[in-house]
Amino acid sequence: MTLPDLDPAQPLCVPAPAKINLFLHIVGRRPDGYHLLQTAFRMLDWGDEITLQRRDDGLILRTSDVPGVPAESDLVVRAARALQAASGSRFGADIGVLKRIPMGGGLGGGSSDAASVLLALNRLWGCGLSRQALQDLGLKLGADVPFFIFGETAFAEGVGEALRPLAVPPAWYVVVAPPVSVPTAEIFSAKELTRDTEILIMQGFAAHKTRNDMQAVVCVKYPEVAESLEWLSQYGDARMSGSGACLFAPFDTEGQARQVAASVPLGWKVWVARGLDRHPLKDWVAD
Ligand SMILES: C[C@](O)(CO)[C@H](O)COP(=O)(O)OP(=O)(O)OC[C@H]1O[C@@H](n2ccc(N)nc2=O)[C@H](O)[C@@H]1O
Ligand SMILES: Nc1ncnc2c1ncn2[C@@H]1O[C@H](COP(=O)(O)OP(=O)(O)OP(=O)(O)O)[C@@H](O)[C@H]1O
Repeated sequence: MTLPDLDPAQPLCVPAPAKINLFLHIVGRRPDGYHLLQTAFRMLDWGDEITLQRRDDGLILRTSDVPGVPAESDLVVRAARALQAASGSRFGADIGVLKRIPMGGGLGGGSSDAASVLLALNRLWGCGLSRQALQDLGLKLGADVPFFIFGETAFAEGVGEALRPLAVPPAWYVVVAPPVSVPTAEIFSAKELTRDTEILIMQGFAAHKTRNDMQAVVCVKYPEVAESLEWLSQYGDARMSGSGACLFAPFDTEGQARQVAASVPLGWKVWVARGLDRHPLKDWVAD
């Protein structure tokens, strides 16, 4: 597929979709303490937006304010610097981030922002890194980054970097954010977390026999999550995404999903989104 050239003089606006983990099993632990997972990642047609403008002076600047995230630790800035170092590019970029995905929500916002920056700058700077090279670079920034660069619904193993395409039926999702943020590291380090779920065979696994192994731990530590889960479970098969705090439930039609979302209790954020089979920037990089 040939893509039209980008005009480097113009700002480029790209999406950074949210993800949900349809299930998440913890099956072991690496010697460095990182957990071995089996999970199914699915993107949503809703998320953040990143604006990029190429610079000729090599500087990487964040042009928008992200409350609680200083520019130097923002994954968009770190992703751009990592690509600069790996490719030797002399270019820089102004990077704006429109955050919609709640932080510490288990929806992979920071990882998706980083992946979109890698995919877009690889093209805007003409670096020519392959998909696998970008995935390897992304893994150093966060465990969920390789999935977004892989760019389609995936069965993932390892720490989330060993990815295979997974076919899942179309669905609309209600996503609820309780008024709390859950730090991923705190849940992975919890004593009560089980780390010995039996390994699944990807072919023909039964979705109803899966779960999110972090959900019970998060529900005890954060009663707001338990309360939101109980509320959403009245209407569908509700589950937590990633390390929380967000919950989701699938529905066949947009109408059903919107009806549920309309009755969400005051103070909780809610979104309706469709499962997205391909990342909008998937074709921006060659395999
Ligand atoms: C929960 C998931 O979102 C599932 O998709 C991911 O596994 C977490 O991905 P993430 O937020 O990108 O996490 P990272 O920023 O890479 O790691 C945050 C912290 O969680 C712990 N961590 C993370 C991933 C993993 N497989 N095992 C871990 O023990 C590590 O202490 C790490 O310092
Ligand atoms: N661009 C960014 N967007 C969001 N968070 C960022 C960004 N850059 C750095 N961070 C930091 O990363 C942390 C995790 O953010 P993120 O939204 O990816 O987590 P999460 O939703 O819990 O994801 P996960 O599904 O990986 O658990 C934030 O609390 C924040 O401190």
